[in-house]
Amino acid sequence: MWRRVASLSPLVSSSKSRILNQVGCGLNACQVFTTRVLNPAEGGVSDRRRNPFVTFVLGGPGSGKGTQCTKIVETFGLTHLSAGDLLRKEISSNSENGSMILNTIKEGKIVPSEVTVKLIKKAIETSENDRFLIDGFPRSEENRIAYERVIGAEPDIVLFFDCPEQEMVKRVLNRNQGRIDDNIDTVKERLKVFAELNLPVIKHYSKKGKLYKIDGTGSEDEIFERVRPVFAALR
Ligand SMILES: Nc1ncnc2c1ncn2[C@@H]1O[C@H](COP(=O)(O)OP(=O)(O)OP(=O)(O)O)[C@@H](O)[C@H]1O
Ligand SMILES: Nc1ccn([C@H]2C[C@H](O)[C@@H](COP(=O)(O)O)O2)c(=O)n1
Ligand SMILES: [Mg+2]
Repeated sequence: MWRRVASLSPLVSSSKSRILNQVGCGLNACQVFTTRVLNPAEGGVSDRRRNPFVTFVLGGPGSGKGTQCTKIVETFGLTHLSAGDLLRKEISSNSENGSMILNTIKEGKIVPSEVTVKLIKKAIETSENDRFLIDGFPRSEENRIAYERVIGAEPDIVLFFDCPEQEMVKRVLNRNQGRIDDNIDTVKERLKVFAELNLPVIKHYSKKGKLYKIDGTGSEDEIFERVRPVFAALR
């Protein structure tokens, strides 16, 4: 059973990034919707474990996905699964795909979906939680289709942090966490990949009425105040 939360629709930001203007993404028509999992009358814990509540968290490099996920976890208790972190763990654990993943990340490209979806599936299955933030995934239509095929479900909602390119570049170059892809050449490539491959995914979920577009400018706390009502309404 699905419930519509109509009061949230004004929260969708009306600002447009340069990239979105370029591709003519009609994101302002975003609809906000629903949850099926947080109403105890609608299913027991085991039902929820089999059919978890999934939020995809999207946005360009440095748009603040990881930062906002940390705040959502602290306030609302979802489990944060960062696709990038899962891939970086594969590199450091010397897995058979480690060197391929390392080279792909260095080049600012996208790792084959088969690899990433397998890591996400395992992380979901081994978690005690039934509500997830999947950060930085899907990065392409190929990622999206592979996830939906393997997991057998669509996400419940999708957050998109909309941030100007100049601000994203500034944040990435100041990040200082020793990431191999935090350099100007890789960032330029990641921005290109974002526009070419990730924006179609965002557009797809916008058309399906699943997208919350969040203005990703301002302080971390200001941005979180735009995110908070999305999850508060699902409680
Ligand atoms: N609102 C903000 N204002 C200024 N700096 C910010 C803001 N939000 C995050 N940052 C900083 O910008 C950098 C990038 O943020 P974050 O890692 O959350 O982005 P991301 O979207 O996860 O990027 P990536 O896709 O590269 O993983 C970090 O150093 C973070 O501390
Ligand atoms: N779905 C994904 C997510 C990430 N990657 C690779 C390529 C990214 O540039 C890199 C870092 O990800 P981030 O931490 O910025 O989310 O990881 C990918 O190939 N596919
Ligand atoms: Mg991140």
